[in-house]
Amino acid sequence: MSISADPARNSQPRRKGPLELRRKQAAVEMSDQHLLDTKGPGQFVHTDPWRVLRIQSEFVEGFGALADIGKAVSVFGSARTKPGSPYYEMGVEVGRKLAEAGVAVITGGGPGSMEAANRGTVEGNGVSVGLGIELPFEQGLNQWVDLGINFRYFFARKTMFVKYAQGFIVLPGGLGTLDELFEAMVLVQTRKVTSFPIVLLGVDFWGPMIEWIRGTLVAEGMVSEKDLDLIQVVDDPAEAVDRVLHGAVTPSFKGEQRPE
Ligand SMILES: C/C(=C\CNc1ncnc2c1ncn2[C@@H]1O[C@H](COP(=O)(O)O)[C@@H](O)[C@H]1O)CO
Repeated sequence: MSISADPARNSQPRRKGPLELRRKQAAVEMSDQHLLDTKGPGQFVHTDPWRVLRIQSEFVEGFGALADIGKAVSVFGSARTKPGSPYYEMGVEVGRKLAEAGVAVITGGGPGSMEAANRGTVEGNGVSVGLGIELPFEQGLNQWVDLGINFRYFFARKTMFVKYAQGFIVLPGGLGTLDELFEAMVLVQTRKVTSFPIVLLGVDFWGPMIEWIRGTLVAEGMVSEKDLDLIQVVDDPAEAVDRVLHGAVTPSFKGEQRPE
């Protein structure tokens, strides 16, 4: 490697944490200056390094708050279900049955089926958890959440749904519910989580989607037939709870060697 005759190209690096900076890169202001400069525009709180700290704090808060909740199931479902409707009552029943089985219930903390599941959990004297998300049309956590955490970032919140639950129950829902369902399925399919039952409630509601997966995705080779074993569909909340608590081994692993 040749040494340049230009002294500006051989300058000593300025060290900043794990970074080594030279020339123009080294001329940036120091963090201390930002911290102490009360006249600054405050723009630095909108920078990626600052966001990383906020993201980190969401994980720290979430892990800290949920570490001791014990056995738990995450329940997903529509934010739009109205109290008194069949799907809402289904959610209440699921929450109550899980609570009676001594299992904590984790929801998105919002209205509709989330509220229903939290409500049933409180009625069943269980641990009712809500993981809220900051949205432009924010409504706050529903009144049946006893342990609530508000997240700014979807991905940090999603980690909590998976890390602290032993399985998922999915009530009828829209895009948010589908997002959560398919994320769960991919995590099991790719074996990022194992022994993780996913139970859908509502045969008529979910049936056409299952048929589309079978008739199009399986038929075109996009997923394998056994990927359909990742989900179970039932109509009875009590059966959903029974399957999520006792369906320990995901069917697609039957007879297969699991990776270490
Ligand atoms: C749309 C309305 C309120 C939105 N408030 C939400 N609060 C918390 N979590 C939510 C909210 N909306 C969606 N989610 C998450 O997605 C799932 C429901 O989404 P869907 O599109 O309604 O199926 C749910 O499991 C949450 O985790 C007021 O109407």
